[in-house]
Amino acid sequence: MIQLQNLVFRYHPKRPLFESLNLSIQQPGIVGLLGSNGAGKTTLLHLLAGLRFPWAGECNVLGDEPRKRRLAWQQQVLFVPESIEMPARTLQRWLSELAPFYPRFDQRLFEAIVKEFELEVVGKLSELSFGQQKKVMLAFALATQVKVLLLDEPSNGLDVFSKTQLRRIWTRHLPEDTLVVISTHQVRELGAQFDQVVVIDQGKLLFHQSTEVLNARFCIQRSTEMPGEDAVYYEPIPGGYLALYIAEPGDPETEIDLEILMKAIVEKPEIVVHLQNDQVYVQQ
Ligand SMILES: Nc1ncnc2c1ncn2[C@@H]1O[C@H](COP(=O)(O)OP(=O)(O)OP(=O)(O)O)[C@@H](O)[C@H]1O
Repeated sequence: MIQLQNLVFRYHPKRPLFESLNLSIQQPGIVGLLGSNGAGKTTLLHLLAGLRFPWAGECNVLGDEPRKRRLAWQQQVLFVPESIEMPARTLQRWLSELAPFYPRFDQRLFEAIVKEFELEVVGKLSELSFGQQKKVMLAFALATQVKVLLLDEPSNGLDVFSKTQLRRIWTRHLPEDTLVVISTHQVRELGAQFDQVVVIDQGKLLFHQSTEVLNARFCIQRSTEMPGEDAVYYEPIPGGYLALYIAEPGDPETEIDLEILMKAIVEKPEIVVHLQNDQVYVQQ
């Protein structure tokens, strides 16, 4: 569904952001796109959406080059930016203009999601709060049922209740054949929903793995004692330490803490974690 090969992208000729980025995502589901500030997550979503063009290399989404922005392709790929500014139109008018562009748009699904968000839309969309506008946009994005949905920080601006609602909505209403790529720093809030995790840093793909493998191969432990050398990474928390370990055969499976995993991968470059053929190699 997404294929990047030796992708090169620069904002400035002398400052490459992506020098040779490779990434292949061939299954639908929810992919968490993670990385530090400035790692290039938004830029990558723009490239996938055809809003920016590669300098070199291959960028392929749904079998086509995004930069061509063919009409039939645009009807299947939707990018939702972090900041939304809705127009001064009523919901009905806005929907009547936009929804017909998306062949699989489901009005009943849109209404069901708006209801689950406990959203009452009266007056012009531009008069809604930022969080309310974002909910309308997310409801619309899901109701289009496009094949590839690119969401930049979807939960930013949502209150704690709405974030819970969003997680429930995804679980209930995401079409089985849709790939959702979510760029986010909210890994503790959204991480449990990811089927795959992609971490980029300094223009490179650091990590791409399914959460199923991560849960099986790593474990997280809290302790009052400082973790020993067998910890891949640890950090102090109130009352002790939180540490990431390679799971031993027979260890009970735990749900991986993606925030710790990401810190381990990004903040300690001397630790390189490879997951190949379901084996974990840690180089210290
Ligand atoms: N329009 C632009 N012109 C020049 N440089 C840019 C532009 N947009 C982004 N950059 C640079 O590209 C790099 C990646 O930016 P990007 O917004 O893609 O990162 P990000 O991972 O989404 O960051 P954050 O987590 O802070 O949102 C940064 O160094 C940024 O300064």
